[in-house]
Amino acid sequence: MSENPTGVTTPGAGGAGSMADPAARRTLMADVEAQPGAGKPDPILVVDQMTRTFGGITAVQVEHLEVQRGIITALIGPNGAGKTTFFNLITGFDKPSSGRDASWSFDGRKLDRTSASRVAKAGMVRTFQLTKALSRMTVMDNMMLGASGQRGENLAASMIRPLWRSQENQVEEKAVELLGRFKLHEKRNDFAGSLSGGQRKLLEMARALMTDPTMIMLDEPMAGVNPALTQSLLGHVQSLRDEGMTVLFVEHDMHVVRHISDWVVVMAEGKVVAEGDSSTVMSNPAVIDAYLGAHHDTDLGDDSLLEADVAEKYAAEAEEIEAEEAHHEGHDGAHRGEEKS
Ligand SMILES: Nc1ncnc2c1ncn2[C@@H]1O[C@H](COP(=O)(O)OP(=O)(O)OP(=O)(O)O)[C@@H](O)[C@H]1O
Repeated sequence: MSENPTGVTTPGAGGAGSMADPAARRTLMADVEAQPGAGKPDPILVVDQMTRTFGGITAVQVEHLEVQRGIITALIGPNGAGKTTFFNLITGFDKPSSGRDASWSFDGRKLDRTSASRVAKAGMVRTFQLTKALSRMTVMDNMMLGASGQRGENLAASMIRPLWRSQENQVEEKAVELLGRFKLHEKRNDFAGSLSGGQRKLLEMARALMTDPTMIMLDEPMAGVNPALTQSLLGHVQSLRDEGMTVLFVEHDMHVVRHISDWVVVMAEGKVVAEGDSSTVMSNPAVIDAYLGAHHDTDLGDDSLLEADVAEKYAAEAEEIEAEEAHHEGHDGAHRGEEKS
């Protein structure tokens, strides 16, 4: 484990496990077959025979899936494909249906029949949308809640006030650091419900990082976010990967998927129907069928299919994002230099 300049501890951050270099990521995935269930060089999550039915509906029926450590994997698929149910199952928020032997492991540890809090402690966390109750709490209280489970784990330590106090202080320090990182520090005493859509997404991400996860799972991180904050959110997701974290995210916006994914897994009718890099997957007839069969107006992010004026708009946006990233990289580099000196 190592600590980055913002104080977020991530395994392998900046070290051998870091996948900050695009060429290293391409090399890592170069020999992985673009096939459903393909084996990966170093899978952090391995899922077998995961089935979930609701009445007569088979929501999830995943035979085998491996998620590669240290990269950004997108989980895509038409509405009702089973993506959220799959997230719920692997994070312990739902249980697979009986009848078949589901098994899954995270970082080499078996997770079957494990509670959601144990999964989080094992290092796999997911973001949660701000519910009404969380909206009525302050931003800071939401952050402190994100750390729950860390405190009081050791009964003896929790009874010794100085130890408990010191842990409380550490948790608060971490919350302050993360709020700074996600530019939410000035909002710390505001009700979470008063935040904009994009700021809520940043808070969800910051809250998930309170437990120092190894892998973060984001359910539609860009939904309802304005274009300016989308760029910032995309940058944050990429930074997490660059610091050594594994990211798995569900997203409907195919331009976002193309922009940040190192690998894409496609679900349709509960099954994994395709895997590969984004270009391979989006030109796969099974993927086009899955989307077009479900809703004909889906934009698969293939810019060659766009009208000229729309393509120009996206090209301009991409340039803006690149310029913004270059600006941030320069700024961050200077900032880190200041901190080191
Ligand atoms: N609690 C539930 N009770 C009954 N059916 C459910 C339940 N949860 C999910 N389903 C059904 O399971 C299927 C998969 O739903 P799920 O929400 O996992 O899909 P999804 O890919 O996440 O869709 P979306 O992209 O629209 O969020 C759908 O047919 C849905 O109606």
